[in-house]
Amino acid sequence: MTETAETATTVDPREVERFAALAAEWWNPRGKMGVLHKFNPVRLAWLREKIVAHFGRDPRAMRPLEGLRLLDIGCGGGLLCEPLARMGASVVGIDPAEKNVRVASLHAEQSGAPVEYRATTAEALAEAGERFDVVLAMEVVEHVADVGLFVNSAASMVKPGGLMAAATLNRTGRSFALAIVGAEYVLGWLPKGTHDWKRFVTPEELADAMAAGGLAVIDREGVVFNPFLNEWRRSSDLGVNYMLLAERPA
Ligand SMILES: C[S@@+](CC[C@H](N)C(=O)[O-])C[C@H]1O[C@@H](n2cnc3c(N)ncnc32)[C@H](O)[C@@H]1O
Ligand SMILES: [Mg+2]
Repeated sequence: MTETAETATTVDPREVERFAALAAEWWNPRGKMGVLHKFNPVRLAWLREKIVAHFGRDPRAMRPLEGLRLLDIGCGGGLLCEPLARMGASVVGIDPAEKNVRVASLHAEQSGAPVEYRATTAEALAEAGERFDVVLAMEVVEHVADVGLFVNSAASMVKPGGLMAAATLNRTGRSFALAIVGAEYVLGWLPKGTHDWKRFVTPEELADAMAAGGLAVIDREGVVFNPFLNEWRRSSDLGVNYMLLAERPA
C-alpha cells in the first residue's frame, strides 16, 4: 500500500495480517473460513434475489447479472466474487491483504471465473473515482479501523440507482454470547480473537453511516443458525448476524 501516507485509511494492520496469515484456508469449507462457506448459500440467494428485483432482471435467467458492474470490498479469497461472476456480473474484488488477492486470483484462474482482483482499499478506489452498480461489504465492516470513512468510501462508489449490501455482526449481549463465546471459544468455529465485540456495529449505526453517504436502506435481514438443521437461514431477527441493502436514489 503506497497511499496510506497521505490518504486516510480504514486499514487496521493487525486485522489485515490476521486474514493474510489464513490465506491458504479460504477455499477449504472445513477450515478456518468454514463459517463463510456455510453462510454462502444464504447470502448469495439474498443478493441474487435483491439485485435481480432491483434491476428488473429475469430471475430464471442463467446469467441475470449480465452487464452489471459489481465491487466486492474485502473480498478475501473470492467466495462471493466467483459465483457472482458466474451469474454474469463484471466483478472487481479488492482486499488490502495482497496474499488474499493472490489466492483469490489463482483460484479464479483455475475455476474459470472471470474476476478482476486488486490489492487495494475502498478509500483508494473511491478517490480514483471508480463507480459501480452494486457495491458489497460482506463480513468486513467489523474489521475496519474507521466505520464512518469505510462506509462513506463504499457508498460514494455506488452509481445513482445502484445498490450497496453489507453484512456484519450486531453489538448486543447475544452477539457476545454467540459470536464470541460460542463461535470462538465453545464451538471453535472461528479462530480465537477473530472478532472484537466492541467493533460490532448495530443496524442503526450502519444505516446512519449509509445515509450519511447518500444511501437509503431498503431491506434488512437477520441471519440465524439453526442447530437442528446445521444451517444458516434468513430471519427477521437482526440481533446477531444481519445484512442491510441500501440504494442510491436515481
Ligand atoms: C471475514 S473476511 C470476509 C471475506 C469476504 N468478504 C467473504 O465474506 O467471504 C474479512 C476481509 O476483510 C478484509 N479487510 C480487513 N480490513 C479491511 C479494510 N479496511 N478494507 C477492506 N477490506 C478489509 C480482510 O483482509 C479479509 O479478507
Ligand atoms: Mg467477521
